[in-house]
Amino acid sequence: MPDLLTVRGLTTRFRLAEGDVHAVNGIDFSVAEGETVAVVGESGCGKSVTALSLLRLILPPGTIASGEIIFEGQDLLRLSEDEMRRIRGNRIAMIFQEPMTSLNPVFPIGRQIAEGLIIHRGLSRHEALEEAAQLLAQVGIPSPADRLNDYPHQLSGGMRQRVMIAMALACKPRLIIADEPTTALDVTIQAQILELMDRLREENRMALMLITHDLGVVAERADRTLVMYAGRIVEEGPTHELLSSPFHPYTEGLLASLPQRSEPGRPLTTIPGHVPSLLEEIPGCGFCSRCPDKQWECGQEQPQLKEIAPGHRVRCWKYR
Ligand SMILES: Nc1ncnc2c1ncn2[C@@H]1O[C@H](COP(=O)(O)OP(=O)(O)OP(=O)(O)O)[C@@H](O)[C@H]1O
Repeated sequence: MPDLLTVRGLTTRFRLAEGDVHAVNGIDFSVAEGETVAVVGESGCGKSVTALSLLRLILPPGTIASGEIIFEGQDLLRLSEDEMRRIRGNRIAMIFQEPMTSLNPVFPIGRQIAEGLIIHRGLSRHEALEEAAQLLAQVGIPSPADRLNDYPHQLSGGMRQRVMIAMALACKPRLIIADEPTTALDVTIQAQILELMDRLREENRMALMLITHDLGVVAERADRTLVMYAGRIVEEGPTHELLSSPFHPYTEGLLASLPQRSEPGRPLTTIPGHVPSLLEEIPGCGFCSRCPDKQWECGQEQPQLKEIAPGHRVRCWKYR
């Protein structure tokens, strides 16, 4: 499949009084048409900043310092704000973790779904509301025509997340970026929502970027997984391979700390140490202070991402 999105050297910083936060440090990756890619890593590793950068939604004091974001053949970083508005919600849609922060509490959900259809697809109000009801049916909301007048607070968390998915689907985007879409939901509902997103992705031939801290259940659904650490991609590969034979010591640590992988009755393993401060540029590998396989070079120089199996790349001095 051809690439839908190609990101090169994306670098995003936040200028704070105490210094620059190097949130995303020159990342390269691509998403093919119709593909599901998971972006995984601990809190603060730069997943959300990456997602927001793709849509140019980074607010001051944040700036995209450099890079290219080629989507459907054009560099999004070179578009005007008007052109970018036509891409957001239309060609690329985003689903956030907590729907209550993205849904407007004072408007009925039908009106909120209809809005994108009116703006981007030029439908009349009546047509847009009819289509909104169809979208609610597609995401499995019962009696959809009656639900159009409901306000967000009248729905359960799982139903609100379905509304967010309906909104994201409204303009038939080519790419959906879902930032921790199921983290706020309980396990059964989480599985239903993931199943639903997968089915809709296939039916609508969209690509999906699934941002998650969960290298287990959520990432398992992706064709490929990118592992981020301290603002860099440290490993990337086909998901089944990355989960069965991880190369980077950080990925190994993440896998060992999954509850479903640890032995029953044994305490859960955690990765010792802390994520480094992103206020200074780290000369060597950002994981080196926590790494069980640390070598001399690790603290001196940044290793490059190196392909060591087809489509499986790792940034680690172990594989020089
Ligand atoms: N508005 C901001 N101002 C300053 N620093 C920020 C801002 N937003 C993010 N950062 C910093 O950028 C880094 C990456 O944050 P990001 O939110 O992308 O992490 P994440 O991997 O998505 O974590 P989480 O899973 O907790 O959302 C963090 O160090 C964070 O403190």
